[in-house]
Amino acid sequence: MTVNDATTIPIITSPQHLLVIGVFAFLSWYLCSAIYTAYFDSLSKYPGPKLWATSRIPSQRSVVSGHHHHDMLALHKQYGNTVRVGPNELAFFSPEGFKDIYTKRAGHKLPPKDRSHYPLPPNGVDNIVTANDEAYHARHRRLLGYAFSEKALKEQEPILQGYVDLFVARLRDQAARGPVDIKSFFNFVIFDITGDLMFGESFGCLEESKLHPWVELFFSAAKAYSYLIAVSQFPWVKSILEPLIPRKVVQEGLDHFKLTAEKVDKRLAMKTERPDIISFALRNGMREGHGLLASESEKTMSRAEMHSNAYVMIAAGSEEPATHLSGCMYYLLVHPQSLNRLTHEIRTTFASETDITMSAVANLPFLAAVIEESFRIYSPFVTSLTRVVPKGGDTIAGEYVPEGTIVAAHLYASFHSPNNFASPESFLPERWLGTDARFKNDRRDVLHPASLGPRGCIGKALGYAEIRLVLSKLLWNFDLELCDESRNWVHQEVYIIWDKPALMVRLRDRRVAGKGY
Ligand code: HEM
Repeated sequence: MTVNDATTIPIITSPQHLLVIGVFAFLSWYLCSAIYTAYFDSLSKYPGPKLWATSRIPSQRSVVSGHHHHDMLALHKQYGNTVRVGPNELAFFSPEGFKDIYTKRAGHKLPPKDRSHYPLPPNGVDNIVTANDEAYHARHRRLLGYAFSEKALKEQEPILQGYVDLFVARLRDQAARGPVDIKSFFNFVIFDITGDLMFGESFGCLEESKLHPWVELFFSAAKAYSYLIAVSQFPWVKSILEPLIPRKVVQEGLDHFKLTAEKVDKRLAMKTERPDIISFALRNGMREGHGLLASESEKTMSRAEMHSNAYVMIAAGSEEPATHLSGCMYYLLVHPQSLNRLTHEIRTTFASETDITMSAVANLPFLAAVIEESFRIYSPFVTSLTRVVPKGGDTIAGEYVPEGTIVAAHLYASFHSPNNFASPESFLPERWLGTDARFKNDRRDVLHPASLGPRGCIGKALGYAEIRLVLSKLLWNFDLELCDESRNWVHQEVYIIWDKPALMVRLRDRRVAGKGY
């Protein structure tokens, strides 16, 4: 056959063959780049599954399956303390990883947050959680921080005590009627407290014994949000899929934000001295416009910034303590020895219920140990807080990591790691008492359930105070027993937050049971 032979022309130009050649070329390119990425690029020295190194699909598949926390633990056990979990992503599981990624080290820049995991709220205005600009974040942190000082917390104690007493009263009503979903009551009391501290009025969850629509929407959106973040890891897919999101879902998100903004505006219109978050944050006044005036930039927040902060803080401030309480209660109920020891500590330390104050419950050693162990075994924040290595690269956990790499310490996997804790799958509050030789090699400095450093939790002290008060007053007033249907409660999936089913318990009111106090 000659070059000019007419039969060769249709072979090359037929659409089918062009398609075959195109697909072949694409696959060859993909294969070569996958081999290069997995075996030769700058992260190839890090261990990890080769499939995860070549594409973000396996890791995001794991996220949307709800089992990412288990997968990360399995990868850590197989590959060690630093694992490559994506073409451009490393996961860390050691105390050094936490310290190097999240704290400000002399001579190092603080790695900024990975934007794809921290989308802006619907008004497009950064808040304390999403902000990456250091000065912008520092201003928000300072202004909101007043509300979380020790002094502010003392002033807020009557508000907290009022809701915890209402929580006990509501449980007392329910206890007489049969088993109770205690998880819901933990949500009611914590969301009511945060709502009050933020908006100057509670969500009324305890009053109604049901979730306010705002809170319900928050829980129902968690799964969709988890999918959205997974899709955001593939920007080209995101732009195709975004227009396909049903209008109803988009509208619900907008309504959620609108309701927050309305509640903030209602609180702003109140003339009050109450020690809530808004009073403290706006102690220097508020700007109506969003642009920064030089003279105001250090001292004030705009209305739009307040909307944005309220939107994120209700969720951040409520979900975590409420989830901790549910996990803690479950583990206590399936470990009667620990439950008895804690109950005994509470009932023998205080002479009457009025002695159960915020400062008094901070001094109970076994309660403190139970709280830490619950944070370890059932961390409310489950997965990872992603950051991006700044320009010039950096050393993390002793190894150089190139700039632009996404890095994160994984909470659940680090807290369940046999490298960090003896018997990591067992609930053993004793490990935090510092007296048991079995735990002398535990790496307690890996436990950062509320993160650390300049972006660590601003509300940690408030969260701990809520948890201590709720647990102490609950165990002071009631004997609890787990219902059979909740025996396997802890086997849950994670979609950003734990997908928690009802936690059914039987409550015996100590007053009615004649045990008196
Ligand atoms: C004790 C339970 C709590 C836990 C386990 C917890 C967990 C966390 C974690 C892991 C972060 C880091 C988030 C990130 O890096 O993206 C964080 C930040 C934050 N938390 Fe909490 N949190 C708790 C209680 C609270 C409470 C009660 C509030 C407020 C009412 C709150 C408000 C915030 C805020 C505003 C941030 C952002 C701080 C910043 O970036 O400067 N948290 N929390």
